Amino acid sequence: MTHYVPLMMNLEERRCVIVGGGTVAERKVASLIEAGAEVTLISPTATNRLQGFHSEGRMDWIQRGYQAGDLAGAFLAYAATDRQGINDEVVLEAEGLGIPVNHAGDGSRGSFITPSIVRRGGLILAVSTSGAGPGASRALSREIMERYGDDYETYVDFLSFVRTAVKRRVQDRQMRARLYKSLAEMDILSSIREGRFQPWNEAEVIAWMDSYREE
Ligand SMILES: C[C@@]1(CC(=O)O)c2cc3[nH]c(cc4nc(cc5[nH]c(cc(n2)[C@H]1CCC(=O)O)[C@@](C)(CC(=O)O)[C@@H]5CCC(=O)O)C(CC(=O)O)=C4CCC(=O)O)c(CCC(=O)O)c3CC(=O)O
Ligand SMILES: NC(=O)C1=CN([C@@H]2O[C@H](COP(=O)(O)OP(=O)(O)OC[C@H]3O[C@@H](n4cnc5c(N)ncnc54)[C@H](O)[C@@H]3O)[C@@H](O)[C@H]2O)C=CC1
Repeated sequence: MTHYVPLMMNLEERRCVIVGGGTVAERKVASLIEAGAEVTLISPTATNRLQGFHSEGRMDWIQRGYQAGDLAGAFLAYAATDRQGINDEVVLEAEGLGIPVNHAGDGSRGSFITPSIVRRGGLILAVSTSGAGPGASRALSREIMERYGDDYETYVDFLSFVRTAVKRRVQDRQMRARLYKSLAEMDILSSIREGRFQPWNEAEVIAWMDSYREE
């Protein structure tokens, strides 16, 4: 089995080309639009939802079959037609251009695959079976959804707020390390769950940092 390396990609304003306009393409496009990517769909037909994205000006649609050269300028590509020969051609072009590519009809032919995702604000839990059983990935992520609720979003926001303040105000590396260690050990999740958590303001973060300076 392929040993995949998970990556978290920032696709904001990056050109992503999706070939094929069925339900599989629709799922990939929806998550790319949500991420702020510049999406180009290449397909003679498109699902109602994809047509909606196009008419709302949220993606470009080249309404015809794939032609060699369609990936010029792409940062990322998806081959998601129901014709595996076409998907293979898209992969070949992408690889020639050094563009990462997903093959929806046979994951092992592309250079990346898509995991099933649970998002809680900045927290992302991704499940993949390395292509072995996408339906099982979906089922597992539904289990994870039950276990990890919205309290994690509040928690991740808190971590981001406090760490940003530390990075801005504390230059000493040892002091930073002590603060981060203490932050990781703080049981903020329990207080969020019990409804006791009050988000800190800037003054409270500074007071917390100062309490470490005095020790
Ligand atoms: C390799 C991969 C490539 C890629 O698409 O990136 C791939 C490939 C294939 N999927 C197939 C079938 C199904 N795919 C789903 C669903 C999802 N598939 C997704 C990812 C992936 N699918 C990548 C590997 C992920 C991993 O590592 O586990 C998810 C997680 C993410 C997403 O697509 O966004 C999304 C769930 C999203 C959610 O959480 O809701 C369902 C279930 C359903 O639709 O309900 C079925 C039917 C049940 C079944 O087959 O298990 C087929 C067979 C086609 C055929 O035989 O005709 C292939 C082709 C092949 O086997 O390579
Ligand atoms: N990765 C995944 O999660 C899954 C992948 N699959 C695979 O993905 C393929 C696509 O699935 P669906 O979206 O359900 O199929 P679909 O039949 O709904 O859509 C296929 C799309 O490809 C377009 N197309 C056909 N020839 C084309 C060409 N030459 N150039 C550009 N576009 C072209 C069609 O116009 C249509 O919009 C399936 O054949 C299957 O192998 C299926 C289920 C899940």
